[in-house]
Amino acid sequence: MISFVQVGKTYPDGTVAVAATDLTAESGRITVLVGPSGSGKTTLLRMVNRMIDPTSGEILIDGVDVRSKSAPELRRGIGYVIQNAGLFPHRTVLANVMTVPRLLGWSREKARERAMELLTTVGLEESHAKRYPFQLSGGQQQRVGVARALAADPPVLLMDEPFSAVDPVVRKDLQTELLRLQSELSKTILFVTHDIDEAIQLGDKVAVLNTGGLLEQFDTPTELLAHPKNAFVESFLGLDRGVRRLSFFSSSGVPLRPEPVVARSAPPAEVLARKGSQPWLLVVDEAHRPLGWLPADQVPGDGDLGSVPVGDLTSYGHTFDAETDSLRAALDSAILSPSSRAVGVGDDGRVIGVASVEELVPAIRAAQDGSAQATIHGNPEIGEGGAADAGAGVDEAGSTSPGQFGNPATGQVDLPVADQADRPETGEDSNPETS
Ligand SMILES: Nc1ncnc2c1ncn2[C@@H]1O[C@H](COP(=O)(O)OP(=O)(O)OP(=O)(O)O)[C@@H](O)[C@H]1O
Repeated sequence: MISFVQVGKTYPDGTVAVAATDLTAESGRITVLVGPSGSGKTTLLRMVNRMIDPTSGEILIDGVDVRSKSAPELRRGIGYVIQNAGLFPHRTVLANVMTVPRLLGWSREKARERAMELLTTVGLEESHAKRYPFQLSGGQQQRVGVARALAADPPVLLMDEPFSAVDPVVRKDLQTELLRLQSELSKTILFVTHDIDEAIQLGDKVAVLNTGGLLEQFDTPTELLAHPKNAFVESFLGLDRGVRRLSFFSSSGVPLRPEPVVARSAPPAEVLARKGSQPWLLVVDEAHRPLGWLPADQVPGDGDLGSVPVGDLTSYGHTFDAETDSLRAALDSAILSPSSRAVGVGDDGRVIGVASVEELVPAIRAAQDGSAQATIHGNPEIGEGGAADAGAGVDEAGSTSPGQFGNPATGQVDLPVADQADRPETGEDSNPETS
């Protein structure tokens, strides 16, 4: 658990970046700091690993003041990922990931083995190991950055806008990948972004900050979307918060009707019977996969759907997985369909049934009025004494857990080049690692 207690930072030029922030990031959870530019997010993050020292208050990791340890010792338990990955340009991917374990005195074999394992974990191929950073895409570099931060298995990860420099599609992939990794690793992650969508997607809890590190609201994404505390938070969340909140609710409660679903090869009598009771028929193939919609008035008089070219059927937009997708996906499926009906499928792609926009309304209401439980997207609500308390502890952060930048052999720290360049010009060099 990372606790900020009345933490303040006034830079030497008098800028009050953070006035007096109180905040607790639960162990084993992702806590996102989000807010407009200049709200003190990066300053707060860097005070955790003592790249910046607070001018007032204290920061505790599992109850221990970060200032009670030397910066190198502290950083043994803290991984750090920044925008543009901050990789050593002149070292291969493998060497980049091996850097910290090697600094910590691991044998070459052990460090190599760990690095190769991590590259696979973050979704890279073995062949990437020999490349240099410039031979990778931005998204791949970012994955290497995550692998490097995880190399020494620190219990705490600080991530400062790690995915901002990549395009939206890659960004989405990296976000999904981070959630997958986190479900396996349960790190205590403090994640900075200025993007509220990213905050909502990733955060178990989200801290919305205003100028001076002022904490406007600290809540789960669903609470934030349902009950913004003030006009600042509401405007920061944007106009579609109601719809976005549906992302956290399962579509499994959506009633799916099989009646409008008919096989292209179905007996004409059956087709004609369905036509009588449904304004739209969803035509499926032999494997029960959707082909397209057909308005009832365009069903051939003899009921032979085989005579209707598949190309003449109206597109169904997209389907939703009735077991794993969200209510938002179901609603989107209905909205995008010319028939205003969502097509629900199983994990094998077979159509289970369809639901009109109107038929989705009760499930949407239940989500909005609180009678349905938010269950999906890796963001279960954090309850008191719940799973959040089961995360990494002091022992995990102890001396056997090697860190990202420290070199216990020398007491010196070998910061990645980009991390040093990324330093504020503030006279923060009183920190031991830069003196
Ligand atoms: N080295 C510094 N010297 C003086 N002021 C600084 C320094 N670093 C940051 N600041 C100021 O402190 C405030 C908070 O900066 P910080 O970088 O923490 O904000 P942020 O929320 O991370 O912003 P962004 O989203 O733009 O990265 C800003 O007003 C910034 O100009």
